[in-house]
Amino acid sequence: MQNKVVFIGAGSMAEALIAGIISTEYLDPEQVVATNKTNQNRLDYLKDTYNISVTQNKQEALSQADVVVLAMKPKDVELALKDLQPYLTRNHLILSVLAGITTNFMEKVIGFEIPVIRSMPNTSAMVGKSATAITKGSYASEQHVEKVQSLLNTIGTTIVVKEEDMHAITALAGSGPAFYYYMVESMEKAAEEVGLESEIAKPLIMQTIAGVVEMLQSSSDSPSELRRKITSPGGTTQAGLETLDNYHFQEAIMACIKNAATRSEELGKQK
Ligand SMILES: NC(=O)C1=CN([C@@H]2O[C@H](COP(=O)(O)OP(=O)(O)OC[C@H]3O[C@@H](n4cnc5c(N)ncnc54)[C@H](O)[C@@H]3O)[C@@H](O)[C@H]2O)C=CC1
Ligand SMILES: O=C(O)[C@@H]1CCC=N1
Repeated sequence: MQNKVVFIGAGSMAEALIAGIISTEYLDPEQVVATNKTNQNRLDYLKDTYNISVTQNKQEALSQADVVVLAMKPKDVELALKDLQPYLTRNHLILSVLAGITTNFMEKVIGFEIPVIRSMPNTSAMVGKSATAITKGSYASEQHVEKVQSLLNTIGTTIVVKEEDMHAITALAGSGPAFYYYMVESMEKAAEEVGLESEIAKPLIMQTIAGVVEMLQSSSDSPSELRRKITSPGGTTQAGLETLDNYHFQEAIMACIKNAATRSEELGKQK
């Protein structure tokens, strides 16, 4: 059980984490505090929705904090850490969700030996289904990792990885949901074009994805074998797949993941 978790940054990712932590009752609402740059309306929304505490006073927030979650954009982290630095101590555990930003960078800006853990969750945390990776900085212990894992297990699964894997993981699992949503958007558009009502298409699309996930989890067949079993020679699936190949679907997906991973590296280097 944590004592108090303070969110520095109160955007979509902070909300997804807060929703998970509160809905699983891992923490009581009074053990969660959120703060942001200036947007009081946003803090009021989080307070009203999750019953958590909110404040613009960072010194007060940190004085009670056990875990400090960094949830601002990567470009804002340096300034944010410099603002927080006077109130940070070695007893704080820093938990970052920022894309691209290394533990080493955060340790350097803070300037003393403070435990830092870098994580990459995704917005499916809202429904307890995040695929979260974590890696520890130079001054974080195994106990710190366990503490963070028990916190992040409230929002889905966690896996401990080497820090150099984080860029690829950010592309695959952090950004990943957006790529699947884009596929669904495209399916919905296509359904409309072929004349299906959205009330009919939507549930079919969702159940199809749910079935695919369950098959991938339970079947010993590889994805390509599962695909082969659907593809009758000269049939509808073959016609669709040939079209995807003509549009270089696989190359597009591979370039998408590589480009997102490269962007994560760039976000780290811009610091
Ligand atoms: N949105 C996503 O799916 C995911 C986002 N992330 C990471 O989460 C972080 C936040 O992303 P979003 O929630 O999407 O962004 P967002 O733009 O929705 O929220 C950013 C928040 O940071 C606050 N902020 C900015 N500067 C600050 C400062 N100096 N002190 C305190 N608060 C400050 C803003 O007021 C805002 O509340 C990013 O670093 C991103 O890389 C990680 C995984 C997934
Ligand atoms: O797009 C981004 O930079 C963030 C990191 C992973 C998901 N969203």
